[in-house]
Amino acid sequence: MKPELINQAMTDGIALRRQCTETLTEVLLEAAGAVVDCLKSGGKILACGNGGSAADAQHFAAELVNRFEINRKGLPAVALTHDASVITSIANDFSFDRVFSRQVEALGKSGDLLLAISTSGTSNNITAAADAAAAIGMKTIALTGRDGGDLGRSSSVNVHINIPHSATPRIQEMHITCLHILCSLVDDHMFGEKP
Ligand SMILES: O=C(CO)[C@@H](O)[C@H](O)[C@H](O)[C@H](O)COP(=O)(O)O
Ligand SMILES: [Zn+2]
Repeated sequence: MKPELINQAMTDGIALRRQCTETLTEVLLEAAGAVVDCLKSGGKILACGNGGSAADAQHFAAELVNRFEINRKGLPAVALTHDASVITSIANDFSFDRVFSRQVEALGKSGDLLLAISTSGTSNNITAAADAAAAIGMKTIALTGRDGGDLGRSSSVNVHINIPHSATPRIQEMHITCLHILCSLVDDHMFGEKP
């Protein structure tokens, strides 16, 4: 085993976190504003991603539906990643590219918000979900890595949070940090002490 791999993961992560501390403030505020606007007007959040990003979509939905750091009412959010029957039937009957877009069409309504997570920005099922959301009047927040890929360039995306790094695990680590920051901003704005 190579102990230098530990040091490399830690130091790369620290450097990326420092870089993002300098660059992501405005876009995180914009994303939190979009979540608050959606929830305050009676909308819900739909979230999707593949692999580790599927876990991130579920993690974010759980924090909204149940709680983050304070006790407050449950907020409406659904991860589109966990129903094996729905996912396998769509993939089997149509294609894997439609596993999320089909659910957006079925569950989404105008005023809802899609959280679309892809470290490469090139996963077809994620770009298709954003396109399906736009077609029914939903906004999309995209969390990407690398150069943002097709998802980052998509006109269906309203707020684009990009982590400009080439390593998927480092990107994912910043994605979950961004999602925790979004929870914190939303909870504080909607349920924090008012002056
Ligand atoms: O968690 C990891 C790697 O850290 C993997 O499971 C990773 O999420 C999968 O390869 C995904 O399919 C990658 O998709 P994407 O982020 O490029 O959209
Ligand atoms: Zn991972």
